[in-house]
Amino acid sequence: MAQPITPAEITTALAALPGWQLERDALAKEFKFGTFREAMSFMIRVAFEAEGLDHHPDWCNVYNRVSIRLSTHDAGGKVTAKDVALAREIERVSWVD
Ligand SMILES: C[C@H](O)[C@H](O)[C@H]1CNC2=NC(N)=NC(=O)C2=N1
Repeated sequence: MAQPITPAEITTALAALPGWQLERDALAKEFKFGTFREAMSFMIRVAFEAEGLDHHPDWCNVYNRVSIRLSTHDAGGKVTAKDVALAREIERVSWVD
């Protein structure tokens, strides 16, 4: 089972993840796109990455905004390396087409 990472490890990871914050025991970021279509396109890309990693976001979409929280349910809702890995993949697919 994945183990929580330390506060220092979270700080180091966040330094390389622009716009992400530690918020109530989760890595969190709100993405804002120009349109609903762009937000949906992003969510589909993230969904495929999440399936590939077998690690899934808690998220919410309102029109052109996508709010994401990443924590590991199997680790008591704490942040693990899996959340950091997913955040990196989300950044990688966060382009607008
Ligand atoms: C069985 C399956 O691997 C687990 O339930 C995975 C799926 N996706 C998950 N996603 C998240 N965010 N946390 C988990 O603990 C988790 N566990």
